[in-house]
Amino acid sequence: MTVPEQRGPEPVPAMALRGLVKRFEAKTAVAGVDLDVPAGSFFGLLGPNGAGKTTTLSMAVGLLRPDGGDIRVLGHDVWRDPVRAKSLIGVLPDGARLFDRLSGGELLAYHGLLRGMDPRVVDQRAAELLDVLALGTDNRTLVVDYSAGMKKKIGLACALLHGPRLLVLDEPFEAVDPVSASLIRDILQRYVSGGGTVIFSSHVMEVVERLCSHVAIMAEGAIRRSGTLAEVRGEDSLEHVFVSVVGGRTATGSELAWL
Ligand SMILES: Nc1ncnc2c1ncn2[C@@H]1O[C@H](COP(=O)(O)OP(=O)(O)OP(=O)(O)O)[C@@H](O)[C@H]1O
Repeated sequence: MTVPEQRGPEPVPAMALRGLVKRFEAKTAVAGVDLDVPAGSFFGLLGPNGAGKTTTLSMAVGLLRPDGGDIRVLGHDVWRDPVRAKSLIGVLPDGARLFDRLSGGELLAYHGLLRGMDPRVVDQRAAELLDVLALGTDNRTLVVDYSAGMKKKIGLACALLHGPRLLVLDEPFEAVDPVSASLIRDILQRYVSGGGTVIFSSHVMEVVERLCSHVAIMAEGAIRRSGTLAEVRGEDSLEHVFVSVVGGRTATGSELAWL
């Protein structure tokens, strides 16, 4: 007698996007995106410039209202139940607009209080984050005087402060030096091995190949491929798959002859 396979309930995805659409006048930036980000995954969202990654992630975290579609974070509708959904997410937006006339410590304190956290917990976590991210604990340097990489790191610290279940990061490694990039990778890997989920956009194939369990390739507002890294990559390199999916142009040599 064959014993029927016992299956538990399907785990709820950390993020589920269905039929997501965004238009900017005549331009359709996101043209019906369906995507599941499995809980516990390290998910890389790839795509050429203008593919719609930032627009998709901004809608997914409740920063930009979609024209159509449904977004759920761990089962909670981001636009109908925003308080609950947003309590579960940590966000590093593209070109994070920070209150940059504050020091790093003050900015974290401000974020913590906005999140309704106990001030003592905020102080303790802020000191730890500033220390681990090598942002200095003197509390004198204002964020406006930070370098681009330091701004990325304080943005990440703000995203981590309340202990979210899902981190949504728009190009977290952009403008970050190799030492800081390695530090950020370690922190994110530790976060995922502790049960968290990360989705981030990137143009850097090596980073995505090294870190991600899952990837999606986006082009012209649509998801062209998605799955585990092994499924998407197959026998090829991710870069090859990416170029063949999005279609690259090559310079034949006749262009830019004046150079
Ligand atoms: N506020 C806006 N108004 C008008 N068009 C916009 C706006 N935001 C984005 N777009 C357009 O939508 C498309 C998708 O942009 P988006 O920033 O989402 O792409 P991306 O994949 O994040 O690109 P990149 O890798 O260059 O950051 C682009 O054609 C862009 O010009």
